[in-house]
Amino acid sequence: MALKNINPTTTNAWKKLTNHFNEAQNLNIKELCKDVNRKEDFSIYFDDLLVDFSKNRITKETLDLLVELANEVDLKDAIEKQFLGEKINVTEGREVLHTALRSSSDEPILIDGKDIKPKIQTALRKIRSFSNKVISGKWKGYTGKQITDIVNIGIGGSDLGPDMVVESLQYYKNRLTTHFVSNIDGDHVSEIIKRLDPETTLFVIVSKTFTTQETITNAETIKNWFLKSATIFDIPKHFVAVSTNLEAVDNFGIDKANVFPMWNWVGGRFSLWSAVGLSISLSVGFDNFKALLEGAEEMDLHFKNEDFNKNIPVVLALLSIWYNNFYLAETEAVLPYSQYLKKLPDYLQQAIMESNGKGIDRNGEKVDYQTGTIVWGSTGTNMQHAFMQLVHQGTKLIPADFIGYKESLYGLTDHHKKLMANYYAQMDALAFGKTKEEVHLELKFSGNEAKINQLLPFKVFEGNRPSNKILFDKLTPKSLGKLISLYEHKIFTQGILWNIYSYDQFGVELGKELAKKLLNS
Ligand SMILES: O=P(O)(O)OC[C@H]1O[C@](O)(CO)[C@@H](O)[C@@H]1O
Repeated sequence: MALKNINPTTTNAWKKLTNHFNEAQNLNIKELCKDVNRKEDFSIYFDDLLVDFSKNRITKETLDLLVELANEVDLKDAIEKQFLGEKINVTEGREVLHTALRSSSDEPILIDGKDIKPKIQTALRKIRSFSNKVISGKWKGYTGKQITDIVNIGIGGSDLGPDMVVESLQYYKNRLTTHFVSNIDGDHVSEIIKRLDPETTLFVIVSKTFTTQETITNAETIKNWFLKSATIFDIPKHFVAVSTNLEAVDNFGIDKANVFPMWNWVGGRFSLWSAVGLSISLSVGFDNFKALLEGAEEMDLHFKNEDFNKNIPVVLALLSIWYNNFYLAETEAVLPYSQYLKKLPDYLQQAIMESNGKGIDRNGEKVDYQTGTIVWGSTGTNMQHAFMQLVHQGTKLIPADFIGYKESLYGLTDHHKKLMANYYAQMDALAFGKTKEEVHLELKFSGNEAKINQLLPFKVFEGNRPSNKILFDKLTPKSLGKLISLYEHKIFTQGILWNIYSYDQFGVELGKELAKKLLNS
């Protein structure tokens, strides 16, 4: 059964939200936060994670109406269909089953009458055994030396996810050095090659289609470089592939035993949980890779089973819709207070914008409301010294997710105290601002009385700028899995509510075609 096809703007809830917005747009976060129960009422605790969304321009009525909207478009039914493996990626005629990759239940998931779980388990065993061999040094290069370097060759979903996770889990890394080559820009691959020894490097070519221009060009360049010192008989010791296109992999010269599976029921940008994550397992070990999957599964179960008003991905999706569709905010920022997460915004840009950057609804009609948000961000505190001026005092409304960790990994408590003081201070500054009266007093007592009239307007902070606090105990493989899964389900929820198809990406094709034509002309 297909997904329901409901234009959200025709629902009763949308009409109520529109009326409610007329009053609610004057809501003031500072006033709202005077309610001593607000924090508790607008917080969700889930194991090692707290999501506090009290600093938003919402009341209980807003949340109720947003939940009503989710119910009216039958989000529950869509969630069930996704987890059951119905072909909800209608435009590509595919299931959307990245959740199956991390499912530990024995419940079968059938595609065309066949359970896919055994295939997933076999792939995981292969990832484990291969990672163990390479990490332990049992796997040898063509001159008998151990592998020291891993190069992931891929782009988009075949690069951003593994690259972001390896960067984020640096603390858990083993002796191997991991590199990522993605850009067709030859300077990228050249810079990486410069650092490599062909005798001790393992190349992981990741491409679902194995036709992507960037990946195949980079892989060919690397193979030619490798063959300057080795022979084609040495390729099996140094090249492995992750793909659905076994024929193309074979044509490239990769040994059948060195091919890891990919499946059409997993979208590229949701594939880091599959063998696409091989470089993750190689970099941090299979146990940590498994823990990442476990964290993601915990969030899957929360998303699947929790009531919408206490459901973290659903609530964050609804808040984003509130700002995107009613306040007409165009962008949202993702601001992790951890240098480890510096690649998260890049990763989320593909996940969110390739999924929900759609202007045609599930009827094939042009939508007459806003869909996918523009996502951007960087790490705190660096970004405080870069773009936060605009977020605090600029003319645009930019809802922001502040991601933080109670504990640091190296235990430098002095640093962490300062980091977290900034984390909380930014959210308070955005929400509560600084009034004319406060600025006035400040200037008076700082000996700048003469300049009060001149400086006052520039020093006022309007405040009333929304943020979500997403706070984990500690950055671990498991908590990272939870965080990524959280955003995946937020994407799904928004796609359902906007009545669009989130799992195709036809918008990237035209540019590819034109580039090919130009090359051949
Ligand atoms: O894994 P492949 O087939 O090389 O594709 C790479 C990327 O290209 C896209 O198809 C389009 O950019 C992405 O969705 C995908 O992640």
